Amino acid sequence: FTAPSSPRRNARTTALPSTPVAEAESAASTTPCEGDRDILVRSARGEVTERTPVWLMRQAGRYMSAFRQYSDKYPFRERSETPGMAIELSLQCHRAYGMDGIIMFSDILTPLPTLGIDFDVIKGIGPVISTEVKTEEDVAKLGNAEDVDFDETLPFIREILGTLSKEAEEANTSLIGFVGSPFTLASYTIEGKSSKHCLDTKKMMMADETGESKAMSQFLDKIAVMIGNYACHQIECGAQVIQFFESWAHQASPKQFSEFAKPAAQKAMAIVKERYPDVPVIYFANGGSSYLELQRDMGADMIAVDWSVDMAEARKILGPDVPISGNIDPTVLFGTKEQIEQAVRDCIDKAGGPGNRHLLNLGHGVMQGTPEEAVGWLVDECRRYKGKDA
Ligand SMILES: Cc1c2[nH]c(c1CCC(=O)O)Cc1[nH]c(c(CCC(=O)O)c1C)Cc1[nH]c(c(CCC(=O)O)c1C)Cc1[nH]c(c(C)c1CCC(=O)O)C2
Repeated sequence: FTAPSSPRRNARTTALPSTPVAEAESAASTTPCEGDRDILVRSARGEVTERTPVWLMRQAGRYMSAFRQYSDKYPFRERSETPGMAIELSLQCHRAYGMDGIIMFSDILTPLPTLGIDFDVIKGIGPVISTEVKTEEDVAKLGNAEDVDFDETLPFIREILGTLSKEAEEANTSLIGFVGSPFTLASYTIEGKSSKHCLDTKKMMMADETGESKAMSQFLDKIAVMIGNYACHQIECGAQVIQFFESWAHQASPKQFSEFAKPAAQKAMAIVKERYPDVPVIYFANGGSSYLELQRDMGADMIAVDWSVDMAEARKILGPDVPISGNIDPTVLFGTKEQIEQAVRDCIDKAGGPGNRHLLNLGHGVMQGTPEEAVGWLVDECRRYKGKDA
C-alpha cells in the first residue's frame, strides 16, 4: 500500500464547501506565515510567539469523509500499522486545514504489545485488551520494559514518523508524537475495555496502599519505563514534541492522582527530558482540571487542560508563565460560525492574548459527526486573531 499523494504546501483540498466565496476566503486565510514550522514547538517550550498556534486532538478522525473512506474499509490496527495508510491518514487533515502540527495517526495502545499485552479496536465497541493483568504474577510475566527494541517490535513507527518528518518540513509545520500516560494505559489494560467506574483498577490501588498486593505500582513502573523509552524512540524518528495523554484522569481522585498517576507520569516524562531536554513535553489530563495545581510541578513543559474549566481560571491556577494548551469544548464545533469564532477569541484572550505561551486546542478530541467546515472556521480564526485591542 502506498500513500496516494504528498500534500501541497499548506494547501486546502476538498474538505470545505466549494462555493467561490468559501474558496477565496479560505485561500486568503490560510496563506502560511513564513517561519511557522516551529511555532507550535516554541510555544510548548514557553516562548512568546507572534500568534497563538493551533492543532486539535483527534484531528485525524472519523468526522472527515476522506478518513472514513479508510475506516469503513480497513480495521484500525491495519490502518495505523501500515505506513502508507497511517501516513495518509495523518496528512489528510493538515491538507484540509493547515494546522500548526501534524500528529501521527496511531493510538495510545499501539506500544502495549511490546510488553506482551494484546489489543484490538473493534467497530462499535472500541478498544478491547485481551491480556489479563491483575496480580503481581501477571505483571512479572510481562516483557522486560528496559530493553524493548522498538524497531523490531513496532517497525512501522520509524517509517511513519520518518516520512511525516519530511512532509512536515515541506508543509512548514511541526510533527507531534504522543504516548498514553502510564496510569491510563494500566487502567485500560486492567479493565480490558472502556469502563464506567474502573472498579478493578480502584481495588488494585487500595490493595497497593495496604500492602496486600503491589501489582498496581509494579505495573505502573513497568509501563512508565516502556513509555518513556517509546517517547524517546519517537523523537529519534522525527517527532519534535510529545504529548502525554492521561485520558482516564477523570477516574482518579486527587489523592489517587498524587499517589499513582502523577509519579508514574513523572517517571516517564523524566526519561524523555533527561535524554532530550530541548524537546517539549505536553501533559494532558482529561478530567483532571479539578486538580490542576497538582500538575504544575510534574516536569511537563506545557499543561493541556480539558474543557470543563474556564481558561481564565486555569490560567490563574497555573500562573501566567506556565505554557498552557486547550481548551475549547469540542461540542462548540456543532455551533454556528460566529459561535465558533467567538469561542476561539475568548479562549485566546483568557489564556493571556495571542501568542502568550498558549497552544490553542480543544479540551478533548474532535467528536464524530463534527461538521468538517467547522474545524476550518476554528483554525482560521486562531490564525487571524490579533487580540482584543487590535
Ligand atoms: C483514550 C484514547 C485512545 N486513543 C487515544 C486516546 C487519548 C485521547 C483521548 O482521550 O481521546 C489517542 C489517539 N487515538 C487516535 C489518535 C490519532 C491522532 C489524532 O488525530 O489525535 C490519538 C492521539 C486515533 C484513533 N484511535 C481510535 C480512533 C477511532 C476508531 C477508528 O478510526 O477506527 C481514532 C481516530 C480508536 C480508539 N482508541 C481509543 C479510543 C477511545 C478509540 C475510539 C474507539 C471508537 O470510537 O470506536 C483509546
